[in-house]
Amino acid sequence: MVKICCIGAGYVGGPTMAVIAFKCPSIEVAVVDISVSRITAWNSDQLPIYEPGLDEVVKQCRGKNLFFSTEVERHVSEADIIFVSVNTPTKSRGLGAGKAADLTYWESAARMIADVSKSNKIVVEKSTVPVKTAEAIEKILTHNSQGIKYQILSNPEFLAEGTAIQDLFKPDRVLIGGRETPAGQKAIQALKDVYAHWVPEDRIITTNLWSAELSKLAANAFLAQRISSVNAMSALCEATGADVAQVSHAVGKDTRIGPKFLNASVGFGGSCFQKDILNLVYICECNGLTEVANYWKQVIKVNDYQKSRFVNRIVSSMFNTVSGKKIAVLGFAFKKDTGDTRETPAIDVCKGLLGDKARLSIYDPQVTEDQIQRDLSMSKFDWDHPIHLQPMSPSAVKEVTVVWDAYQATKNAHGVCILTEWDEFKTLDYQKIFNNMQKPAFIFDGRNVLDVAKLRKIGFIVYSIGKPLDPWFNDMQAMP
Ligand SMILES: NC(=O)c1ccc[n+]([C@@H]2O[C@H](COP(=O)([O-])OP(=O)(O)OC[C@H]3O[C@@H](n4cnc5c(N)ncnc54)[C@H](O)[C@@H]3O)[C@@H](O)[C@H]2O)c1
Ligand SMILES: O=c1ccn([C@@H]2O[C@H](COP(=O)(O)OP(=O)(O)O[C@H]3O[C@H](CO)[C@@H](O)[C@H](O)[C@H]3O)[C@@H](O)[C@H]2O)c(=O)[nH]1
Repeated sequence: MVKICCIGAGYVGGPTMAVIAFKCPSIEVAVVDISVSRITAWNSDQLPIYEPGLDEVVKQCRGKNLFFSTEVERHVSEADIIFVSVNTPTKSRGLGAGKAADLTYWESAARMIADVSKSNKIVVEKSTVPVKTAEAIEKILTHNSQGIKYQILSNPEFLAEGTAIQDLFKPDRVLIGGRETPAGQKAIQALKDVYAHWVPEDRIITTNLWSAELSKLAANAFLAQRISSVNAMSALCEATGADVAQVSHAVGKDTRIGPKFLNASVGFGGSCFQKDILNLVYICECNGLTEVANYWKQVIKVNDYQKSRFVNRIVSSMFNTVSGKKIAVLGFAFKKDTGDTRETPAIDVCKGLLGDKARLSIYDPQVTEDQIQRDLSMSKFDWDHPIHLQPMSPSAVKEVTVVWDAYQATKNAHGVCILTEWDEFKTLDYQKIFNNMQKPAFIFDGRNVLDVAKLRKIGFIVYSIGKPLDPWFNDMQAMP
C-alpha cells in the first residue's frame, strides 16, 4: 500500500488529502501538524475549517485510510510520498521584509524529513513557494541525507476556498514539475498515478521544476490583475456614469477575455493573492527586473486604492465624519462560503472607519467575535503564521461589537456596508432594516449584490461599486 504523509493540516493540506483518500481507497493518507488544536478539530465533528462538502468527504474516509495526527515524525518516516503544505508567509522582518516569502516553516519541515527518514522519499511542494525553492530543499535534504535518496516535485495547489472540494474533484489542471532525469521522471509518474485515480490524463500537466513553481505565482498574479483591472474601471465608471457590471459583461463576451473573475468589489482578499504577488515582485527585483516588478506591484496598489476609496466614500457622504456614528458591517470573511478572514478587505475597511472614530457592529454568519477582534488588532503579516504562534488574547477594540444577526447589526445604524457577498444578504427585509435605521439611511454595497433600484425606492441612499451614483454622492465627492 502506498503511504502518503502531508505536513500541514490547513486549508490546503486538509481538503487535498481528504480528497486523495476519498478517491484512492488503496492509498493510506496521514495528515500531520504541530498544532494540537487543529489536529484535535480534524478528528472531531467540528472540523477546523468551513468548506462546503468537506464534512462528508472526511467522514467517509477518516479512520479508514485517512488519519489526522500530531505524530509528525512517525508518519513522515513511514511515508513513500511526503507533501509539504505548511505556511509560507510574507517575511515581516530582515532581508526582503514585506515582500519575500518566509520559508522558516518549510525549512524546518525539510530538516525534520532529513532527520527521521530511513527510506527513499518523494517530497512534494504543495505550499506556494518562490521559484527555485526546490533547489534549496534538495540541498538541505541531500546534505543531511544519510544515504537516502530524495526526489523533489513541485505540485502547486489551485483550489479556491469555498469551492475547494469541487475544485479538487474536477480540477482545471493538476501541475507536476520535476527534475528532467530518469529518477525525476519516475517520481513524476508516481505522483501522476495518484491523481490518475480520478483526474483525466490530459488534465495532468508535467513540466520542469521551475516552470511549475513559477506557474503558481503567475496564475495568482493574472487572476488578481483581472480584479484590479475591473476595480480600476469601477472608479472610472463612477466618474462617467457607466455601469461596471455592464462593462464587465460586454468585455467578458470576448472569448479571448472570458466572463469569469470580472466582478468589481471592495478589493480582493484571501491568504494568497497579495502574498504571492509580493513574492513575485521580490523575485523580479532580485533578478534586476525593476520594470516587471513595478508592473505587478501596481496590482496591489490598485487593490489598496479600492479599499481606501470605499472608506472615503462612506466618510465623505456622511458629512465628512463618521465619528460616534454606528456603521453596520455585513460580512467579514474574504469571500462567501468560507469563515476565512485572512487579508479580508473587511479588515482595512473596518480599520479605516475606526480611524475616523466610527462605532462598528459586525455580522458574519461564519466568523467568530474572537477572530474579528484578533484580526482588527493584529499587525500586518502576523496572521499567516501557524495558529499556536499567533498573538493570543488580543486586546478587544471597544468600538467594535460583533452580533449574530443582520437586523441587530443594522438597528439604529447610520449606514450599512456589505463587505462579503453572502447569499443571505440578498434576501434580507430591507424595508424593516430601513425603518430601524437613523435617517438619512445609507447603504454601501462593496460586492454589488443588492438590488439598487429597490433600495432607492425604500428610501436608502445607495452606493454600489462602479454603478451610476446617487446625486447625493455627486454633491459629496470623496477626496482621493
Ligand atoms: N488557502 C488556500 O486557498 C491556498 C490555495 C493554494 C495554495 N496555498 C498555499 O498552501 C500553503 C498552505 O496554506 P494554508 O492556507 O493551508 O495554510 P494554513 O495556515 O491553513 O496551514 C498550514 C499548516 O501548517 C502547519 N505547520 C507549519 N509548520 C509546520 C511544521 N514544521 N510541521 C508540521 N506542521 C506545520 C501549521 O500549524 C498550519 O496548520 C501556503 O503556501 C499557501 O500559499 C493556499
Ligand atoms: O471577480 C472577482 C473574483 C474574486 N474576487 C475576490 O478575490 C478574492 C480571492 O477570491 P478567489 O480567488 O475566489 O479565492 P481564493 O481562495 O483566494 O483562491 C485564489 O488563491 C488560491 C491560493 O493560491 C488559488 O489556489 C486559487 O486558484 C485562487 O483563485 C476574494 O476576496 C474575492 O471576493 C473579486 O473581487 N472579484
